[in-house]
Amino acid sequence: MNADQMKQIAAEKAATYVEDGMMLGLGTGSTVFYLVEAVARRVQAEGLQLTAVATSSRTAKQASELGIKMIDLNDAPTLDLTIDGADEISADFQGIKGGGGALLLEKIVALNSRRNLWIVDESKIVPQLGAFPLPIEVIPFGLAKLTQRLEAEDLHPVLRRQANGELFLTHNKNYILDLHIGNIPHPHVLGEWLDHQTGVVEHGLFLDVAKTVVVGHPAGPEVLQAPR
Ligand SMILES: O=C(CO)[C@H](O)[C@H](O)COP(=O)(O)O
Repeated sequence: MNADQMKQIAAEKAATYVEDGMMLGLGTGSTVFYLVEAVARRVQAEGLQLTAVATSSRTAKQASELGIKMIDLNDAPTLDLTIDGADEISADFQGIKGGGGALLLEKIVALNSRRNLWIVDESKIVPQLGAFPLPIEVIPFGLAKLTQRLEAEDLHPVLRRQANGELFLTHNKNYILDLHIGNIPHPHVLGEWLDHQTGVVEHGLFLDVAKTVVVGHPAGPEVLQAPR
């Protein structure tokens, strides 16, 4: 079974956490694509009344085309549940996100949600974060100076480009630097340091955010619950 099929298994299971009347947050990525399909099927079949906020125009378009009512975060009350993918999750439920470049909107939506659930294939569960390059969203002004500061800290920044060689631009027209760190033994320390670097808009360390993770395995979904 390939990773995509495991993503679908996790997404189908996560869709069962959606309840009638919920205000949902919808993440971004290939796993969320399957989730939106599964939620939309439940809306059709069961007549669920849902309202949702999306973390990217891609997800917003897919969800509204499938009949899910989408609104702007500014018009939404606190979200009941946000379901999103992740790039790496450690055993203590800390995560790296932003592989798709939507980390800023994803973090804003996550932090405005009572509950966060992540959906991943089994390859994303790791003993320690950091093998996946940590994305940070940075403003273009002063990029070379910020890059030097990150290099001096041995964080190995690489400016993200699209497949055609053009610079990758985020929703807010910022750049992404991917930090090739290798391992992050103390994610809270690194997260706090990055929080204080002027020019860094947001980083992809999502710490103490998700309490539930649904992992797709060939044998079926596994639900991991963080201790309270
Ligand atoms: O953080 C993200 C986008 O910014 C995604 O959730 C993450 O990259 C996982 O993507 P996929 O489900 O395609 O593997």
